[in-house]
Parts: sequence; C-alpha cells; structure tokens
Amino acid sequence: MAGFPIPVSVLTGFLGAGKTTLLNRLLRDPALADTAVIINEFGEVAIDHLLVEQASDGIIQLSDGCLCCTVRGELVDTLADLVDRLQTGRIARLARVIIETTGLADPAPVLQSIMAHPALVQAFRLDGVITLVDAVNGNATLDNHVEAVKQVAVADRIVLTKADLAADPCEVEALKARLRQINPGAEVLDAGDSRIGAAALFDCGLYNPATKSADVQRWLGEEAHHDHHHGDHDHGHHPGDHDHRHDSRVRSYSLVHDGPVPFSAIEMFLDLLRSAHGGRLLRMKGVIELRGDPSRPLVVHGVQKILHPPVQLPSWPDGQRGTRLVLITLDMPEDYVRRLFAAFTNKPLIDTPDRAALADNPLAIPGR
Ligand SMILES: Nc1nc2c(ncn2[C@@H]2O[C@H](COP(=O)(O)OP(=O)(O)OP(=O)(O)O)[C@@H](O)[C@H]2O)c(=O)[nH]1
Repeated sequence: MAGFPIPVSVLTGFLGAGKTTLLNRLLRDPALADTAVIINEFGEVAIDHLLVEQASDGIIQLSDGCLCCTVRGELVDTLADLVDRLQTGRIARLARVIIETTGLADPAPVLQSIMAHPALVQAFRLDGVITLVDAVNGNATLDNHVEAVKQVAVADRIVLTKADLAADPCEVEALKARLRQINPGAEVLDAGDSRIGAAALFDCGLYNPATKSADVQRWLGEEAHHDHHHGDHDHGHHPGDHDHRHDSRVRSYSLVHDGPVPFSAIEMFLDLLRSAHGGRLLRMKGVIELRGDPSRPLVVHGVQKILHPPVQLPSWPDGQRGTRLVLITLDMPEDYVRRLFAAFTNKPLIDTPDRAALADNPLAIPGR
C-alpha cells in the first residue's frame, strides 16, 4: 500500500501542561499538512476540540472519554476509519496522525491498542512519544503522580513548557536535570524556543533514515557505559523539594553483551520481561549484533508490552559493534534484570541459575 505505514505521534503531558497550545502552533506549520489529529478528553464536556484550530488541510477527529481505558475500541475504530477513507479516496493523503492524550493517561495502553491490532499495525507505525512538562508545576506533578513520571519515562522528546512563567531559572535547570535522570535518552526541548517545530518533534522513531543513527547514538552512546540509579543520587539536586518517591522507583539499566547473539535469545529475554512484567518495563530500546548478520545492527524499541517491528540499519552508527539494550523500569530489581539477561546471552554470573532453570519459573521476580 503506497503511503503506508503512516507515522503516529502521541502527544502527552500532565493536565494543563500545554498540549493543545503546542498542537495549535504545530498545525500552522506547512510541514504538518495532511495530518489527522485525534483528541482524547477526560470528563463529560468535550471542549478541547473547540480550542484546536482546524488546520487548512488537516482533519480533526474527536474522541470522548478516556483513551487509556474506556475508548480504546473507539481509537481503533477511528484509525481504521481513516485507513478506509484513504483507500476509498475520500481522503487524498494522510501523512501523519497525532494523538493527544488526556493529561491523566499512561500513554502505553494507547500505543498498545494501535500496535496490537493486526490491521492497524500494517497501516500505522509509532513515530514517537512527545511528553510536555510544565516548568512551573512539573516538580510537584512528578512527586505526586506516577503517571506523570511514566509519561516522562516513555518519551522520545520532552518539551518543557511555561519556562517563561518560572520565577527562578535555577529551578528550571533542576527540573531539566530531573527529567534527564528519569529518561536519559530523550532530548529535552524548550517550548519557548521558536525553532521547536515539526522537524524537532516528529520523525523521532528509528524508522526515518535521516535520524535513525542520531537517535541510536543518543540512546546508547552514553548509556552503555554507566547506569543511572535515580534513587541513589537524585537527592539534593532540586532546591526545596527532595521527596521524589516516584522517580526513585524508575531506573534505567544498560545491558551490554560483546559479540553476536542469536535473535531468538534476545527475543526470549524480551518476551519474558514483557509478558511477565510489561507494566514495569516502561521503555526498552537497543541495538543487537545478530549472530546471523553481524554487520547490520538490529534496532529494537518498545513501550511496555509493545515491541515495535525491529528494524535493521545498514551499518553500525558509531562503528562500535555489540549488543546494547537500555531498559527503563518501574520497580524492577536490577539483580533480576541482569541475571535474566546474562542467562539468555549465555554468560552465567556467579551463583546464577542457567537459562533452563529460569525457564522453569520464568515469571518470578526474586523476593516478590
Ligand atoms: N506562559 C505560558 N503559558 C502556556 C504555555 N503553554 C501553555 N500555556 C497556557 O497554559 C494553559 C493550559 O494549556 P493547554 O494547551 O490547554 O494545556 P493542555 O495540556 O492541553 O491541557 P489539558 O487538555 O487540560 O490537559 C493555557 O492557558 C495556555 O495558554 C507556555 O509555554 N507559556
């Protein structure tokens, strides 16, 4: 099918973070002609659509209710209807879909409903998750709402809004540092920067040949060498607020294996993590040196239980081979993750059960 798969971007961020404001600005950009916007609202009264100005060539689809639970079927129907309209010529072109989620949503189930649907997965691909964080309320929101921490953890791009309203520039810098700790792989952008347009926010998946390499390098380049233990060194960075009980639960682990591995081993490892602990595996990204085809790295990329179709790059972006995975997890013990990875890459650690022993009871997180 020509024109497929259509990139889907998810725009999220806590209540009032500035999603509609940014969307309005973006839709004025000619680069976003032929974009369908699906807006999800929370609450009885649908008003957001009144605030989104219709882009000249755009299509606005509306959706009532909460995307993350009750209307997932409706989202699927809306997307299927778009495909139908394209195929029957009622829409000439559809270059992109943007889904604005309710501020209270965990974006993962929204993505899941797209990626897990057999018909939609052919027609759409996830381009990326853009998460807005309000510079004034951001710290308090992250402290009080684990959904907000999850929204940041799964982002490909983080956009800081309302920095113009923040009284203390040091607090904005501290918030940025906190965001980088929760999600070291996402670029943190400033909404006030007039250059933040379509080019900076979209095509952030691994599928765009122009940006693929850059993203892989950012995700993995620095990450492969050190891990982030947010809970351990997070304190003290944020003036006036030291109780980050949610982000201390979020941890980013880098798993490295030198030398080629069979895809089946990585697949089993990821299957186990995703099926047994999908809710705790917020984000997973990585490059794999395949045993059968080591010169072309395989890029894997997922949000919770969803694993996007892996993509092979033509060559190693930084010339450095090896399997490198970055996992962003919520309440998942490091020891468990490392032992499982070691077992599947056949590198048993001291006093570690081998793959067969783990497969006997693969679902158990030790100590839980
Ligand atoms: N000063 C300033 N105000 C902003 C900025 N971004 C958004 N706002 C204001 O913040 C308020 C909320 O913005 P919205 O765009 O409606 O936020 P939202 O995330 O769509 O809100 P919900 O749909 O309720 O979750 C509006 O009054 C905006 O004008 C910004 O960067 N600076």
